[in-house]
Amino acid sequence: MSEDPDASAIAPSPSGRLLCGGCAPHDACRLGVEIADARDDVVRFEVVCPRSWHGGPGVAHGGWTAAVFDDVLSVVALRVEPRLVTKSLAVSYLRPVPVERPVQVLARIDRHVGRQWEVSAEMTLAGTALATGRAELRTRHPHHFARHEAWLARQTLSPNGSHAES
Ligand SMILES: CCCCC/C=C\C/C=C\C/C=C\C/C=C\CCCC(=O)SCCNC(=O)CCNC(=O)[C@H](O)C(C)(C)COP(=O)(O)OP(=O)(O)OC[C@H]1O[C@@H](n2cnc3c(N)ncnc32)[C@H](O)[C@@H]1OP(=O)(O)O
Repeated sequence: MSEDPDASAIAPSPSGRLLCGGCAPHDACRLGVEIADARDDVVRFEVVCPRSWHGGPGVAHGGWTAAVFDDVLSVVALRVEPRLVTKSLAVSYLRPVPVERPVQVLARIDRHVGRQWEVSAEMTLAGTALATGRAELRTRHPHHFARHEAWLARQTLSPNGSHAES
C-alpha cells in the first residue's frame, strides 16, 4: 500500500463540516448530524433522522440512533484529540425517535486521563429525553490502521469461506 492509512488528517469538508470517511465524498452527514454549537468540552448537535433510516412506522431504527451516538460522542473528543477510536458504546432507548423531525443532542467529555476518554450524550425533543448514550474512547496507538491492515493481510480465506491466520 502506497499511502499511510494512519496519516489521514481531519479537515473540514468544502462546506465546513467535520465528516468521516464514508460521508466526506458526499459533503454531507448521511446520518443527518449537524453541529449547532461547540464550547469547550460540550457540543450541541441538531439531528434529523432521514426517512430511509426508519425502523417502525415514522420512527428511527435503533441502529441509526446508536450510529448517531457513536458519531457525536467521537466528535466531542475529536475536537481535542484527532486520533480516537470507540472502545465501547452503550445506548438507552427511552422513547421512539421520529424521522424527519429535528432533535437535539448534547454531548460532553466526562473524563479524560492519558489515552482514556469517557463521554456521554442525551438526545431530546422539546426538552424530553428520547435516548442517552455513553462511550469509552481510546487515543489510537501509532500505526493503528497499518497494524490492522498487516493483520488482515495475514488472514487467508479457506475453501469454505472462513478465515484462518496464515
Ligand atoms: C474507524 C475510525 C475512525 C476514526 C475517526 C477518523 C476520522 C474522523 C474524521 C472526522 C470526524 C467526524 C466524525 C467522527 C465520526 C465517527 C467516528 C467513529 C469512531 C469509531 O467508531 S472508531 C471504530 C470502532 N472502533 C474500533 O474499531 C476500535 C477497535 N478496537 C481496538 O482497536 C482496540 O480494542 C482498542 C484500541 C480499543 C484497545 O485499546 P485499549 O486501550 O483498551 O487496549 P490496548 O491498547 O492495550 O490494546 C488491547 C489489545 O488490542 C490490540 N490492539 C490495539 N490496537 C490494535 C490494532 N490497531 N491492531 C491490532 N491490534 C490492536 C493490542 O495489541 C492489545 O492486544 P493484546 O491484548 O493481545 O496485547
